[in-house]
This record gives sequence, structure tokens and C-alpha cells, in this order.
Amino acid sequence: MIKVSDLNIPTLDDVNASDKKVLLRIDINSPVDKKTGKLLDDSRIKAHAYTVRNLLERGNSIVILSHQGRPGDDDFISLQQHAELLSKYVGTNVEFIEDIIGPYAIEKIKKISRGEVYLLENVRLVSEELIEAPPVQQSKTFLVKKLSPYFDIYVNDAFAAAHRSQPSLVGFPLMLPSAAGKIMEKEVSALAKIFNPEDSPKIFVLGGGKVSDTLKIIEHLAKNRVSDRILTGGLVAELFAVAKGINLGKANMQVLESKGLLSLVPRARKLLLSGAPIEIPVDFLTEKQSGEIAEEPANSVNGVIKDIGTTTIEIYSSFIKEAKVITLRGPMGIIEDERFRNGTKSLLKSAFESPGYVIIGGGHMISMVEKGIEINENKVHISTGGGALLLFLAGDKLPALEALHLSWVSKSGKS
Ligand SMILES: Nc1ncnc2c1ncn2[C@@H]1O[C@H](COP(=O)(O)OP(=O)(O)OP(=O)(O)O)[C@@H](O)[C@H]1O
Ligand SMILES: O=C(O)[C@H](O)COP(=O)(O)O
Repeated sequence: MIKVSDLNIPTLDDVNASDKKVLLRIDINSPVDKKTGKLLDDSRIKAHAYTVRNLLERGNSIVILSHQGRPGDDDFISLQQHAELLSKYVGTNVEFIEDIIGPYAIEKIKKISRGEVYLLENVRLVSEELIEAPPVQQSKTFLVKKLSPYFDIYVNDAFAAAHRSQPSLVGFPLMLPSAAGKIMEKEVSALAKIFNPEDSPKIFVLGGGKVSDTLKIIEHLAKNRVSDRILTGGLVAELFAVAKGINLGKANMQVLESKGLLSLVPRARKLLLSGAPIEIPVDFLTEKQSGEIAEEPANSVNGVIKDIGTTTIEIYSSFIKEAKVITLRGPMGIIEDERFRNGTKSLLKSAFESPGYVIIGGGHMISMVEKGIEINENKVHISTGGGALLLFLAGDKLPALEALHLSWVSKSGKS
């Protein structure tokens, strides 16, 4: 059993998870190369392979659900590549099923035998999966009603998606005996150990492109007074720069406008005015239409912002080196292009050199952790989570964990 604030969450040791037909939800949503459509990082796939192996050792048959990207985005792709990589890391064939709730998937699921593993197609192809609603409502969706009759238990290992109240994450626990998987268990226990609310200063380095989500996270961090300093990068920094009244130039304003981010400026401004400890870059690495790359002060930017500049790296690094806990999520720049990785890589280096605890989250951020470097697990936690990690650290109750608790209470009669 794991305890998250006042909630008991069942683990694989609390339910009968041997010789069963298991429906397993994982989060193998990974960064994708926009040009080739190939996965740029397989950290999450590698992590969840551990849970799949553990369930196989218990004599189960396993059907896996996961998502990749969001409809309309470049990284909204099939899970075929993921199945190949998962097979490699599990050490057994993970058959890719190009269906989710249709007759083909159902026939395959009916006939699955002990020791077999199937990965169903990207669950976000089912439109219901995009709608967030309470567990009771999600338990009545097509997805949950169609799949649950064929399984004995539901295992949720998707810590990285635990902040979403979507059917595949919160609907099944009301229909089936349910438990947290190994990665979910490991994440929650490690974070409870490493993230002591008393430790200070706590620094959050927040970048990347999920600006609306990150704004919500910063609102929660500020409201719950969890952070001493928030160092912004990526598009998140651009939003706060505009909210501060800095003119980022026509090209960057167009980028923000085309992504619908200008509507967030009033919320960002309110946070700044309320005294939230938000820092923005003093310089950027930019690219002009001619292809020329330059470092420009934040208040006189001409090119398109691609990374933070060297003075910002120096200032941010000095804060990082004095922190007791450093949490990093979302890159500082457009890391798909190696010319714009320096900001992110330098801040990661500073974090590793700092005496403080380091928590790294988000698919793009963890892809920048150098392969093969030695990680001291007592000092560094590399999370599979991005948004979920931050909301968990901000003290929010994650819907997927709440649903597992609800399942435990209703199926066992215990609290
Ligand atoms: N200045 C910028 N302008 C445009 N895009 C940016 C900028 N800086 C970073 N990005 C983009 O942000 C994306 C990654 O952001 P994202 O918020 O998804 O981070 P993440 O670490 O993958 O978190 P998660 O796993 O939770 O999605 C990258 O594709 C990167 O190109
Ligand atoms: O990468 C993530 O944070 C998770 O996979 C959740 O993805 P989402 O933000 O598209 O729901």
C-alpha cells in the first residue's frame, strides 16, 4: 500500500495479480522528431518495461493502453514504434494491435494467453479519451464499458498522466479490482522521500511548450507556497516576458499569437503582480530569417527566440547551485535542433553539480540527460512525469491516484 496524503493506494501486492488477464495503463508518450516521425527518446518505454516484466513473472497476460501526443499535433502518432521498443526492453514480443475497442481488438483480447503482451493503438484515437470528467462518468464511456468485461484486474502505471481525469486513467478502477503499477509506486515513494516540504530554497526550472499547463502549475505552486524561485525558459518565459511588458518583437509575438498564448497574458500578469517568485531570462539566443544566430538582450530581440542566452544561464546556474531542491521540467529552448540545446544542457549540468536534491521531469527534459552518466539515486530522481510530477509536488491530489483509492475502498470495504 502507498499512502498519498490521507489516501491509501493499493499496489500489486495488495490485489491478487497472479495468473490474471491484466489491463495495464502506461504512459509512453515520447518526444517525436517532427521531420521523420521517429521517437527521439525511449526513457518512458524503458521505465514501464520493468512493470510489464514484473506482471509477466506473476504469470499474467497483459493488454496495454497508452497515448501519444494530442490530436492535431505533430507528435500524435501510432504506437507501432513503441511496441518494437517495448519488446526490446521487456525481452519478449509485445504485439502491436492496430485497434482499441473494435472487433479486431476484442477478438485478440478474448484469445490472449498467459505470457502474451499486446499493446493497443494510441488510446487518444478514441474521442472520449480527450474529455476530462469524474470517475463515475468515465466508467460509463464506450472505452471502459467495451474493454472491462475481458479483464480480471486493472493496473495503472501511468504516473506521468495521473493528473488527467480521462477514461483510461480513472474509469476502469470503478469497474475492476485495481492497483498502482511498479513505476507509479516507485515515483510516489521516491518523491515522498526526496521532496521534504521543510527544505528550502526550492527552485523550479520550468520551460517547454505546454504553456497553459505550466501556467496552471505555477498558479498552484504559488498558491501553496511550494517554490522559493521559479526560473522560466522556453515559451513559458516568453509569456511572462510579455506579461512584464517586454517587447519581444514582431516575430515572437506572432509565434505566441499563432499558438493562442496571448490570451494567457492577463493570468501571467496577475501572478507577477501577486508577488509570485518568477524569474525571466535577461537574454536569448535567437535566429533571424537569414539563418543568422545571435545572442540578444531580452528587451531588444530581433530574431525568433530559440534558447536562453549565456548571461541567463549564468544567473540561473548561480540560483541552482544554492538550492536545496531543484526541479526541472520542460526545455529552455528548441532542443530538437542541437544548436539550441545549450541552455537546457547547461542548467542540467549545474543541477547535477549542485549539492541539492534534483528532480527531473518531462519527456523532453529527461531526453537531455546525458546517456551513461552516473546517477546518484539518493540525490537525483528522474521522473517519468511532467505536468503530473509538478502538480504532485504542488500538493494537488492526482485524479488517477484518487480513482485507485476509490476502487480500493469499494472493492475491499477498507479505507
Ligand atoms: N522558445 C521556444 N519556442 C518554441 N518552442 C519551444 C521553445 N522552447 C522550447 N520549446 C519546445 O518545447 C517542447 C517541449 O515542451 P514540453 O512542455 O512538452 O516539455 P516536456 O519536458 O516534454 O514535458 P512533458 O513530458 O510533460 O510534455 C519542445 O518541442 C521544444 O521545441
Ligand atoms: O507528457 C505528459 O505530460 C503526459 O504524457 C500527459 O500528456 P498530456 O499533457 O498530453 O495529457
